[in-house]
Parts: sequence; C-alpha cells; structure tokens
Amino acid sequence: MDAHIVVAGAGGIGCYVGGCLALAGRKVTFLARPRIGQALRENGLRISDLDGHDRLLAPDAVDASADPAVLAGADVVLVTVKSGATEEMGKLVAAHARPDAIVVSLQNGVDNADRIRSLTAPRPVLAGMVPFNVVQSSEGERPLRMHRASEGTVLVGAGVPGLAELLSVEGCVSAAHADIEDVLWGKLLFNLNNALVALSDLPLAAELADRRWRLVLARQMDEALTAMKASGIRPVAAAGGAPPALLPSILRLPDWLFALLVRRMLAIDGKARSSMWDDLQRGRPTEVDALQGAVLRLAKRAGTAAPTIERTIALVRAAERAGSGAPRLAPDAFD
Ligand SMILES: NC(=O)C1=CN([C@@H]2O[C@H](COP(=O)(O)OP(=O)(O)OC[C@H]3O[C@@H](n4cnc5c(N)ncnc54)[C@H](OP(=O)(O)O)[C@@H]3O)[C@@H](O)[C@H]2O)C=CC1
Ligand SMILES: CC(C)(CO)C(=O)C(=O)O
Repeated sequence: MDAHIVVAGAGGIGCYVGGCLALAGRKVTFLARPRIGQALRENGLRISDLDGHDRLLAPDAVDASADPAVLAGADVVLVTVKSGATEEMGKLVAAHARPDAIVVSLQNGVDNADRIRSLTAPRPVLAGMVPFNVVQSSEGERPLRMHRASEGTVLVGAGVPGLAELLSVEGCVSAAHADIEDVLWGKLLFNLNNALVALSDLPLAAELADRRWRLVLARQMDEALTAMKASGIRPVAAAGGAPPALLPSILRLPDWLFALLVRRMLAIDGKARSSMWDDLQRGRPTEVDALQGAVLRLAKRAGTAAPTIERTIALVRAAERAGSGAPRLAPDAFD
C-alpha cells in the first residue's frame, strides 16, 4: 500500500478522490493548475459528504504541483481531467510517467481510456467509473472544499491485483469490475441528465423531482438504449442499481411514486448538480460531445434515430456560445 498515486488534473473529482486517499495515508501528489495547487498548499483541502463527514487535509499534508514532471514518480496515475483535455494529459503521461505506471481514467464518457491508451502504450490503462457528484467550493472559499453530494462505489477495470484495494478508502469506496466497458455505457445513460441539469440550472434532486424533465431524460435514454441494443452493447446498471432497460419507465412514473423509489435507490443531497453545470457556469467547454455525442455517433452507425439527443446537443452548444452560464431553460425547450 505504499504505491505513489498521482492525480492528473486536480479539479472536483481529482481533489475529492485524491483527498480521500491522502487522508487515508496513501502517498498522493496532485498535478494541478497553479491556482488550485497554490490553494491546496496554502490552506489544505476540505473533504465533506452527504452523510455529514467533514475532514481537513492539512496544508503540510498536501503535495501539489503544476509541473507534469511529478508524473515520473507515479506507480498509479489517476486521470481526472475533462474529456476535452484527455489528449493533452495523455501526452503528458507519455512524456513523463514510467513505462510500467498504471493509468486509470476516472472520467465520464466511454472512450477516454482508449484515447489515453493510444497515446501512452505500453502502460496499462484501465477505465474507471465515478458514480457520485462532487460539488466544488464557491470561488474564493478557502480551504478549497470538495463535497460528495451523492453515493456509490467507484468501479475500476479488473486485471491489476490490489489496485481496487489501493483506491478503496473512507469516503471513496472502490471495487474492480470485469465488464468495465459495459459499466461506462450504463453510466452514460445517467450522464445524459448532466445536460438537463446544466440547461435547467436546477439542483439534481429538484430537476429529477419534476416529471417534465424526467420525460426529456427518458426520451434521451430510449434513444440511447435503442442505439446500444442495435450495436450489441449491454449497459450495466450504474447508480441506484435499476436495470438500464427499465430506467425510462421508472422516469415516466408519477412524481409521488418516483420520489418514493428514488429515496430508496439513490441518496442525493440538495447541493448536487452535474459536472456539465459546473462547466457552463465557469464558461468552460462542456463534455456534451463525449456524452450525447457518443450516443449520436453510435445511433448514426446503427441507423437508429436520436432526435432528443440531437436537440440536447444543439441547446448545450448554444449555451456554450452564449457564455452566460446555465440558461435556465424550461422542459418545453425540447418540444
Ligand atoms: N464533477 C463531478 O461530480 C463528476 C465528474 N465526473 C467526471 O470526472 C472527470 C473530471 O471532472 P471534474 O473533476 O468535474 O472536472 P474539473 O474541470 O473540475 O477538473 C479537472 C481539472 O484538471 C485541470 N487540468 C486540465 N489539464 C491539466 C493539466 N495539463 N495540468 C494540470 N491540471 C489540468 C483542470 O484545469 P482547467 O479547468 O484550468 O483546464 C481542472 O482543474 C470528467 O470526465 C467528469 O465528467 C464523473 C463523476 C462526477
Ligand atoms: C454524478 C453525475 C451522474 C451527476 O451528478 C455525474 O457523473 C456528473 O456530474 O458528471
């Protein structure tokens, strides 16, 4: 358990996962932008969650740098950049990390691990899946705070003995999964909602409580499930554990019944939104191409229809171009 873990891209997920690992005594280095690295070094990192835990990784316990040369010390590299930065980070890993370093993509989307692998061979590259939402502290808040606002077990591809154990600590439970590709497709179904949270500007729990938004999500999921089925992809249940094929019907339930089911299946606190909401609010490019875009490409190849997915992409692109944050659309923007 003395492996050196480098978090490659310390933002919401990188700081939360890396923070939990460091608090558990793992040797962690954060490869971070100068602004984040400086805040971590000066004030430490606050790690909290929906169960009320709130811990501080003290400044002198943080190892953070903006220099990619820190990748040279890694036994394990956790790639936690947005999908648009995968290529840049893959090249840095290839340039600096040892040839035997194990690389794990903890990103959403279905092809980030493949993209990293193509740049970093011969290093073993595994895909991973983070099921929970991390809410980052507001601008200027010190210490930086990363709050886990929903639940779930991080899953990583099987094949490296001891890796899941290394990554499984208090606040961030991890396990190996033999069919990680199917897990990623299962997670993608949930990530189709990232755009709806971002476009509505609603917290995740409030957005899911509104059947009109759930109907839009159900339409996207129907289109994605049809394309997956036609392509021979069998998505594995992600958050909440409901079989993927049932998700659209569950979403179409009346509000009261849905609320009852969700309370049993999913714990989400009022702060949770989506990583795409973070991007729109910060004027950053979103991951819509890695999420809805992946479904659209699959649908085109399979010859299936995906009009709601296409509409979602157009609305997110328009919001990116407008650059004024989450546009507060109503569900009828999809009519
Ligand atoms: N946030 C969440 O709740 C969840 C996110 N995910 C997934 O996890 C992945 C990461 O998301 P998230 O943590 O939200 O993203 P963030 O944008 O918060 O974090 C990524 C960080 O990496 C930094 N970065 C990019 N390139 C470099 C570089 N070359 N050197 C150092 N730092 C770099 C970014 O800086 P800069 O922005 O300046 O480029 C940013 O600070 C995504 O694929 C997302 O979909 C999965 C589950 C939940
Ligand atoms: C946890 C979830 C599904 C949405 O909150 C997510 O993956 C994200 O925010 O990117």
